Amino acid sequence: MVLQAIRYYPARESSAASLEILDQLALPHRSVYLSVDSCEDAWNAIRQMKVRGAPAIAIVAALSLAVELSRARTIETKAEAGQSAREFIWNNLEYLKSSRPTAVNLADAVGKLKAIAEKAEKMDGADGHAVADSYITAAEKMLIDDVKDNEAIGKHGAKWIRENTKAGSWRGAGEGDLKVMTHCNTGSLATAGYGTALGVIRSLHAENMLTHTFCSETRPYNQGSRLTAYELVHDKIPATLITDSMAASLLAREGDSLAAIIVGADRVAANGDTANKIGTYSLAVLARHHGVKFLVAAPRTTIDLWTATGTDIVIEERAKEEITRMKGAKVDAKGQVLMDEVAEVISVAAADIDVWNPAFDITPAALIDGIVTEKGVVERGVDGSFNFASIFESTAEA
Ligand SMILES: CSC[C@H]1O[C@H](OP(=O)(O)O)[C@H](O)[C@@H]1O
Repeated sequence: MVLQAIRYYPARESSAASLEILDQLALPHRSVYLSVDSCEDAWNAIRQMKVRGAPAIAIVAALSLAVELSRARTIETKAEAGQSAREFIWNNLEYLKSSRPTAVNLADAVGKLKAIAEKAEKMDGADGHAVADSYITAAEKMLIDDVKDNEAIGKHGAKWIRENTKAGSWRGAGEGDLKVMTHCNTGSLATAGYGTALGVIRSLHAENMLTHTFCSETRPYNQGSRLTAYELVHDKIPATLITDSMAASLLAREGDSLAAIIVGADRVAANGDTANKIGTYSLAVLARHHGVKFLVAAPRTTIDLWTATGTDIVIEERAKEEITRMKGAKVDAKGQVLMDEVAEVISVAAADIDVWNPAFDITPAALIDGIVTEKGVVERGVDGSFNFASIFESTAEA
């Protein structure tokens, strides 16, 4: 069974489109799908991180509006003016964009979908249905394209690691010793499927090159221990979980056999500075110190050519309770996890302590060896920054 964070059912003759998301707050203990019937449902699910991961939140936002439009389509008898439909689409997209600020994929999707609705409105004789249909087709394509892009990212990343890392001990399929580390969750759960950094790891594993993966817990939200560990176990990829504070010791111990640290991204600035889950920057510093390659894997929709450097990226700050409290499943007297028990929230900090909880940090481009995209790997230039011209056919695509 393939893990699926997003389930979308296009409209049929007799029914409107519908959308479900796997509630990532309930994982790994319970697999519960929640239906997303409106833009408001999507906004809340994204803000509460029931769905998360830069590509996944963009796709859920886009599809939630497709669902609303599809439902409106089936109940309306009279086509509205194209302008009203376009305005409805634009207003809802702006609302959805406000759910989380750092991941650029959402803003990128909003910009592209607004342009599509505007173009449809300007077509001769376009009514509200035509504008809505253009929007729905484009939103559905985003879901399909994301999986294809991730598979390409996986292949490019695996090839680069094989050819450019000190996994020199790798001698052929199944014969080498190639270990990697990743941070946070960038897999099927963070995307439409397959994953970005975890897609590279999947690809290494599929090619029988990977001997081991280390994943960090990614405090405070534990997407590493709850989600990445879940995906690695699910896909039978050999893996070990460590706490975030163990990374330096891991690199001291495994430095020579660790081929690369591979992470995802929420926004890559034009010079290559990268916003990703808090703790990524520390790993990049460690990787440089230990001579381990540091890779960022992300689709081109995560590259924000309009943001010059990392200092211009808005970093989301989240509720203090994510640090002062923890949530988990109950265990019985024998230590067995009670899968169906409602998760318990417990306090793990002194009451009233001040808290700083940035969800992301910025890794300077100078610490990144390569950015793996669906169009290939862009390597850092001699000036310490990245030039993405080769992976964008024209500026209109950026
Ligand atoms: C391929 S997902 C990229 C990125 O999204 C995650 O953030 P969050 O879980 O807060 O939505 C994390 O930083 C991943 O690396």
